[in-house]
Amino acid sequence: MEVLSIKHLSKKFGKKLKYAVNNADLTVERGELLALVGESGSGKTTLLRLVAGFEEADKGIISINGITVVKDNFSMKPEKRKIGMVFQDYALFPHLTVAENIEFGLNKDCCDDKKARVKEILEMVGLSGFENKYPHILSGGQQQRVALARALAPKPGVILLDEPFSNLDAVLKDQVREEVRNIIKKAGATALFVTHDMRDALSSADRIAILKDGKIQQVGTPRELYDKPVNLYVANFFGKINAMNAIANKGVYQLKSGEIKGVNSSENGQLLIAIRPENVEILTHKEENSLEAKVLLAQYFGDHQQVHADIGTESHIVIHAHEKILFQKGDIIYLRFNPEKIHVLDTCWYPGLAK
Ligand SMILES: Nc1ncnc2c1ncn2[C@@H]1O[C@H](COP(=O)(O)OP(=O)(O)OP(=O)(O)O)[C@@H](O)[C@H]1O
Repeated sequence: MEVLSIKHLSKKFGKKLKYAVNNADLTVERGELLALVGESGSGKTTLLRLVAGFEEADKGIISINGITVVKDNFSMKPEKRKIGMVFQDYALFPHLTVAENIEFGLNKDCCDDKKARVKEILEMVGLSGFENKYPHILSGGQQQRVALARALAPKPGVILLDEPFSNLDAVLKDQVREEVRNIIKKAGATALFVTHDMRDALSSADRIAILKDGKIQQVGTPRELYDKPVNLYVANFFGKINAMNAIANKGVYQLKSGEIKGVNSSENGQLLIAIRPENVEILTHKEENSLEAKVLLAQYFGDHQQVHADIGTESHIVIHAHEKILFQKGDIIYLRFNPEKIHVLDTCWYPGLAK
């Protein structure tokens, strides 16, 4: 069942020509953790702020737990929306203890016994015994958990997290991502979080919505977005991908330099196809369904080699190879593309290739 529903939501700032959020449709299901990702300026924060009620929409409908909070000229006040908010810098009150920070937002609507609720939520976030401590003596990860506890304590319909992991160093980040996800799941909360880091989204979210120029490009599970991106913007956001113009005929792709087999596809004609580096195999001898290539650059990274090879297409192919042989510039190799992993992309975001 959907907890957050966004329909045809648009927002333009002042006299700007471009929309910050452009006709966005999105739903977040009960208990789901959905990440909003996209390059800088793509509209993630604006979308989150529209849901929170910190910005007014030009158009569209937002409902939370079946209650319309934005429609036409109506915009419910942020404090009435039953939303929990975790800010990027946590925004804890420095002069209040951990318990007082959490108790601050509680009222009779959520819990008769505020003290009991604080105790319960501190247990949930693993901070029992920290009641009387002040925020400045806590680590970044602990402050994050207090902020999360404060947001969850009033049992909000949905919690919104703005770049929740950006203030943490790399080592702590891996641990905190896992903790935050577990706490939200344990609380049975529904959450929407903004991040510019694809690792945050891939590792923590149940589903991801990716934005460009205020428009939602694709919504899906981390796997779907990584394996089946609809266009090159989505594909590139989640790592390197090789894109090539091809003429397709019943699952065979004709490239400039030869042909490769895909799975039998219904899409024929001029297409943009793409494959991730780990789905291209390097062979040292010509075999069926392989293309000759020349190594342009080979870099050793311990767990894999990154090989750039020329197969006569518009751009070179990048391969992540795990073979024991170390390749060198000038080597002649043969590439086999995993047919299952070749995708057809929408061409709209790749002006350099097929139109
Ligand atoms: N208060 C504002 N006034 C004018 N323009 C704004 C305002 N807030 C955002 N914008 C514009 O709206 C667009 C979307 O910005 P937004 O901050 O939502 O993007 P973002 O994806 O969150 O970016 P970042 O990752 O850099 O925070 C940008 O063009 C930005 O300049």
